[in-house]
This record gives sequence, C-alpha cells and structure tokens, in this order.
Amino acid sequence: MRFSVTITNNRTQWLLLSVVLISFASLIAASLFYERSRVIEEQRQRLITKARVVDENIVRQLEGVRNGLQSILADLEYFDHFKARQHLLGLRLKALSDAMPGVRTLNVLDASGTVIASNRAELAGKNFADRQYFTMLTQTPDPGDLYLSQPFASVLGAYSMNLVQVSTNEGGAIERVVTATLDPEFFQVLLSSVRFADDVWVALAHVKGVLALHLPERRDLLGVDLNTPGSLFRQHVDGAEPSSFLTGPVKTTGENAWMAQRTITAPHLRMRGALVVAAARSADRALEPWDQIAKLGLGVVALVSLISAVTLWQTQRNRARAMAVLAHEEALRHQAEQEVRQMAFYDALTHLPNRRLLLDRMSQQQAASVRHGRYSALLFLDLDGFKQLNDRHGHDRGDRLLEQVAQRLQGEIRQEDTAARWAGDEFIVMLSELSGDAEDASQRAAQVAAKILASLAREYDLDGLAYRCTASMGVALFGGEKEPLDEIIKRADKAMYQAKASGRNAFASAAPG
Ligand SMILES: Nc1nc2c(ncn2[C@@H]2O[C@H](COP(=O)(O)OP(=O)(O)OP(=O)(O)O)[C@@H](O)[C@H]2O)c(=O)[nH]1
Repeated sequence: MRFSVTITNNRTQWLLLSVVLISFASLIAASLFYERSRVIEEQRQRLITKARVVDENIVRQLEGVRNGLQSILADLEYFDHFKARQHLLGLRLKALSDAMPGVRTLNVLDASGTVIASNRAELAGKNFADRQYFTMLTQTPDPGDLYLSQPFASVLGAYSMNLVQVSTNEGGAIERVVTATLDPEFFQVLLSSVRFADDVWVALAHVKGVLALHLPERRDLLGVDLNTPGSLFRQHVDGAEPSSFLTGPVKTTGENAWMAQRTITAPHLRMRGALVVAAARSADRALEPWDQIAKLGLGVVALVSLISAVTLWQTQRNRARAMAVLAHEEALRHQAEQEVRQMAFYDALTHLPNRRLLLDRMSQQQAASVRHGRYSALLFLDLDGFKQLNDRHGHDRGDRLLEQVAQRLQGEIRQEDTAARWAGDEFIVMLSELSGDAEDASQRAAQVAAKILASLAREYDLDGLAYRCTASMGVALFGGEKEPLDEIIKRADKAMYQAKASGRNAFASAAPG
C-alpha cells in the first residue's frame, strides 16, 4: 500500500516537474520569440528610416541641380541675344558647376545635340545626339520635365547620370538642352552616413535596374543590372509602392538580407526616370547577438531541466532508501513486539497460551457463559509418569513429548476452545459454551475428555524413540454462575487427582462449583 502510494507520489512529482519545465521552456521560447521579433522590427524601422533619409537628401540635391539647370536655360535668352558675349557662357557654366557639389559637367546643347557651351572647354563642339538621354527627350520634349539618364560608366570607372532640362520653341521642338552630369560619388558621404553597422550596405540604382553606387564600395558591382526576375529590386519595382521592406537573398552578394528600398520620384520635380535607394543588412549577422542569447536560453533550459531532474531523481531515491530503512525498522519492531507478546502470553516450548493468557480467556469466557446461560468446561490434564521419561531418556525427549502433546490437544479442540500449558507436565483445556443444560454440557465435556485421552495415549516418536504416555484429567463445568477462577481450577485439579488415584489414563468429573 505504502509502496504504491510512493510510486503515485513519484509519478505526480515527475508530472509536476515536467509541467514546470515545459512552462519554463515555453516562457524562455516566448521571450526569445518576442526578442527576435523586436530585433527584426527595430532593424526594419532603422533601415526604412535610413532609406528615407537618403531619399530626402537626394531629392534636395536634385532640386538644387534642377534649379541650376533652369537658371542656365533662363540665361540662354540673354546669351542668344548678345551673341558677342556667347563665350562668357562657358565661364558661367564653370562658375555654376563649381558652386554645385556633385555636378561634374554642365553642357548646353543645341537641337542637333552639339555642345555649344560647357564648363569643360574640351567638350565644346562634340555631338551627343546618340546619348540615351538625348534620344529619350527628343521623343517627348517637355520644358517642365527633369530627365534622368540611365547610369553610364565614366572614364574614371565610376557610374554617372545626367540630369537634363530642355527648352522648346513655340512649335514644341527642341531649342536647347542643358545637361548636368552627376557624379554619384558625391552621394557617398550621404550613403556612408546612414550605415549604422559594418554589415549594413546602401546602394543607389536607376529604376531601370543599373546599379550606380554601392557602399561599402564594390566597384565590381557597379553597372550590374538588378532588374532580373525574382530579385528584391524587381519585387520592389513591381510592387509599385514608393517604399518597401523585403527579406531574401540579395542578387549582388547572395546573402540573406533585410532590405528597405525607396523609389526616389520627387513628383514636384516631374522626373522622367527615377532612382531607387536600398538600405540593407544581413539578417544572419544582425541576428547573431540574438542567436547567442537563444543558445544561452536553450542552455539554461537544458541545464535547469537536467539539474532538477537529477535532483528529483536523487531525492526520490534517497526517500525510497529512507522508507526502506523505516520499513525494515518497523518490521523489526513489529517482530520484537510479537516476540515480547509471544513471551508474555505463550509458552516458549509448546507455543500454547500460558497461564496468564488462559486466565484472561477464562475470565472472559466465564462472563460470556454466565451472560448466555451456557456452561463451559475446564479440563485439567497431568501426564502420567512423565518424570520417568525425563529420567530415563533425557530432558530433551521430555520436551519433544510436551510439544507433541500440545499439538494433539490443539488437534482435538474447536477454534473457540483453548488449550494452554499450565505448568511442567500439566495442561488445561477450556471448552467454551458447551450447552445451556449442565447435564448435557457434562456429557459433551466427557466426550471431549475421552477423545483427548485416546489421542494422547497413541504412540509418540520422540527423536526416534517410540514412546507411549497417558494423562489423567479432571473435568469441571463452569459458567452457571460467577465463581472465582482459582476455584474452578482447584475443582478440576482435584478431580484430576481423583482420576490419577483411580488408576490413571482416565478422567473424573469435579463436583459443581
Ligand atoms: N522435559 C521437561 N520436563 C519438565 C518440564 N517441566 C517440568 N518437568 C518435569 O516434569 C516432571 C513432573 O513430574 P510429576 O508430574 O511430578 O511426576 P510424574 O512423573 O508425571 O508423576 P505423576 O504425575 O504422578 O504421574 C518433573 O520431573 C519435572 O522436572 C519441562 O519443561 N520439560
């Protein structure tokens, strides 16, 4: 019973520990998940902000260039009017380009694409009619638009773009074209300033896909066409939203990245063509600190689980051992109690109830007999010539006989009767509630007495010695009315002596008490 309770307790403890550990692990997992989401969201916001900062700054820059181009166009009327001062136009362009950071070349072209003035004198007279931007604006020449050419490789290996404005005559045909060649490296400082970590990179591309600037500097990537199926660039452009945040492999580096992209359209500038800025970061590297925390968290969960499991296992094992010791001690104590009880109430040799226990039972039996009006009987036995056995064959054989006599007595009586060893070779058998009628009870007692005498008279085997022994018996009824116990015993004892005197191996009935 206690063992099964212990098993149930152990199972419950393991179940509880599992619940606690699962809850703990879930808490850690939830915290990690929350932290990961927080990191991703923080990075998202930062990259989006950085892309927007680049966007706004470039728009400012474009506005400045647009204003410069418009002022040149306005000046052209003056220079066309005063042809003699045409040579001063070049100086004017030089002064302007010097004042406009990021603008390397300022050209004024006529309707045929020939350079009529430039801040760089060596370009005068060259014809740029075959340039992509010239072809683009001849199709839809609009003085209100600001044309942005696709990036092209400059002689220095950098990629440049032209910003172009046109003036038209009354018929809508091209009159003059003013171009400003933007040196993208001018944007390097701007793009560098938004890189908030080593692995953050920022890039500027034309909306058609040509990469014009990449920071950290990767000249090998300049001119690469980003507009390929499935690329993050294509996804952004196809999304037709000015701003996007995408995750995936980057075409240029192959790494898994978070990328904020913005299309720089500046509607108020009426740009024909647009730029796309991208601010990106390697997702794996950005999550490295989180990875460390996650590993630490998993380690803590594993360690706590291991320690608590081992502790519980050890505790249960120690408790089981302690309980085993307790159970053993209890068994010993129980055994000692049994032995004490045995010694106190039972005869050590025959294991029959001793004198004390017999008297106790007699007392109870007498009370019950009186109460029920039923007679009980006391049979007082004494072995005949027992001393002789001891003297001739030794005390041990005498002991064997006493043991066997005890067994035979017990074999002849009912469960409710008592056979006790009174002293030496004297035994008392108490027959409980034989009958309500004294005569009948006496007869029944006589029957049992005869049966017992016959049983005791049978041959004994005393450690190989065949031996015969008889007993003499006095029979006293009791229970008719209350009578001192020693009186009952005396009556039976006296009757026993009568039986001895009558020749032994017999019983005699005692006079009523
Ligand atoms: N072996 C053995 N002998 C015992 C024990 N207790 C008492 N005796 C002996 O039992 C004998 C009792 O003898 P008595 O009853 O006086 O004499 P008896 O020979 O039986 O003679 P009657 O009773 O007149 O027939 C004594 O010799 C005791 O020493 C015991 O526990 N073991």
